Amino acid sequence: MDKRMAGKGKLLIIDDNEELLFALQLFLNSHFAKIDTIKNPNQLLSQLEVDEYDVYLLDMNFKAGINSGNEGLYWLKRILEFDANACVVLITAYGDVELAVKAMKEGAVDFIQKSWDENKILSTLLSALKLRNSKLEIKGLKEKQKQINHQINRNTQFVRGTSKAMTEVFRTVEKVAGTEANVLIVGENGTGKEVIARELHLSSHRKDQVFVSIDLGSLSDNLFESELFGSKKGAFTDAKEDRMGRFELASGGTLFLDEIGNVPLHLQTKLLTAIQNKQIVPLGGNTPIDVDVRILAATNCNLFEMVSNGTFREDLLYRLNTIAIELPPLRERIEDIPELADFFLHKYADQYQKGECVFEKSAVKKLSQHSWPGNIREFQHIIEKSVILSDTKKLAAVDVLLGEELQLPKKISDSLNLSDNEKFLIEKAIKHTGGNMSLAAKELGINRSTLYDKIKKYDL
Ligand SMILES: Nc1ncnc2c1ncn2[C@@H]1O[C@H](COP(=O)(O)OP(=O)(O)OP(=O)(O)O)[C@@H](O)[C@H]1O
Repeated sequence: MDKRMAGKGKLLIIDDNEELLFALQLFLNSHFAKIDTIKNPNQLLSQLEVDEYDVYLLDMNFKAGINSGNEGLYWLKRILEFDANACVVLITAYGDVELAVKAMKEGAVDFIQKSWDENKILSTLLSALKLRNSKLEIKGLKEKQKQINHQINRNTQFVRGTSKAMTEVFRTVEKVAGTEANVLIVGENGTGKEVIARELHLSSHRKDQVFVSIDLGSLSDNLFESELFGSKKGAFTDAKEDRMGRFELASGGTLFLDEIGNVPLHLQTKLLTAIQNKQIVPLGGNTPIDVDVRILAATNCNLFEMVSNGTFREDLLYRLNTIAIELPPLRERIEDIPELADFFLHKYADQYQKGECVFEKSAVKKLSQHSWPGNIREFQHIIEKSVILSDTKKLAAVDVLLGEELQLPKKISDSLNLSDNEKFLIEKAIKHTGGNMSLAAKELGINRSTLYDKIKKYDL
């Protein structure tokens, strides 16, 4: 007997044979925490209202001489309606295998034929209890996964934007999210391809399942297969145990293949086979495993060009881009910059406990004029840096330090114009102090409010 299980489960026996009920209860008593018995199955539903059981032992035939089993099947159904994870073991007439098979198809976990031996009934009921515990564990894990997913999803806020290009993107997202179509998202680095992939997932029927992302560009040939398809113990030197790959992990949910354009040709074939067959074979294994994943892929490469020069498989491209979504670079959607600036300003002001901060018009103008080669990722970093370094709640252009501005100007202006020189020195002091206005004012020999007046005057 499994000692771990002993005394833990609750058993309900439903049989109209009183003698049998008594004998079973006596014999099984030490193996279950609680055993209840019911003679009349009509009491079953009211009994379920007052207590909860792990295992049920249910007679198929309640009137002597009637062997149709219909009554047993009826009560089996009622129990499973009440608790889909219930483990019901049936007592069938001797030799009635056909009925037993039918009952198992309807959800019973096992059956015992009348005139059993004691060891057989005990081992059957303990196996049912083990199964019940596994079912409850899976139920708990699923619930946990759902909670974790909700938690992750709550933290993924983003800006939709009102630019024409982004409005078009979200129109497509809304149309395709609910379908099972594979989607290819293209755009420069940092344009938000993963953000859109997550949004597609969250708007889909798979939203309570996992979103698994993998950067294919960073995988060596060796790692590619084991990361994607998993590996069996002993498949290679370090494979000390079976390991699940991303396809299997994502099963039921969404798999996001990032940097798809960086996958070498020979590995593209393996990827295509997995996507096409909806099956993977772990490294070192030989049994295919079914996987149910929705594929979203992203790249900054022109895959059509790659197909024409023979570096990307055409059949894989057509598998991936049932729907294509193109994300514009930030410089082509400057209408969205004020909203993005506000979003990140609040985010980082909150994170660094800077209180309620706002951008002055000059700052937004400066942000809108930059070309943002690193797109939203770069934009976000610049705002984070500005929030950290500034010591004002009203950030002006001068508080927004673009990458190149952090270096000191190389030569002093040759101009003798007083204003030009004053502007130059103020800029120099600000850069020199890394944007710390109090320090800059001190270095310039003026007070902070004078410095701010001058910043305004020169539109810095
Ligand atoms: N619309 C948006 N609103 C808010 N933040 C965004 C938005 N789009 C992108 N970001 C942020 O910008 C950063 C880059 O986004 P993301 O990783 O999705 O870009 P990507 O195009 O997938 O980049 P890469 O090509 O380098 O993989 C992330 O930190 C993301 O949170």
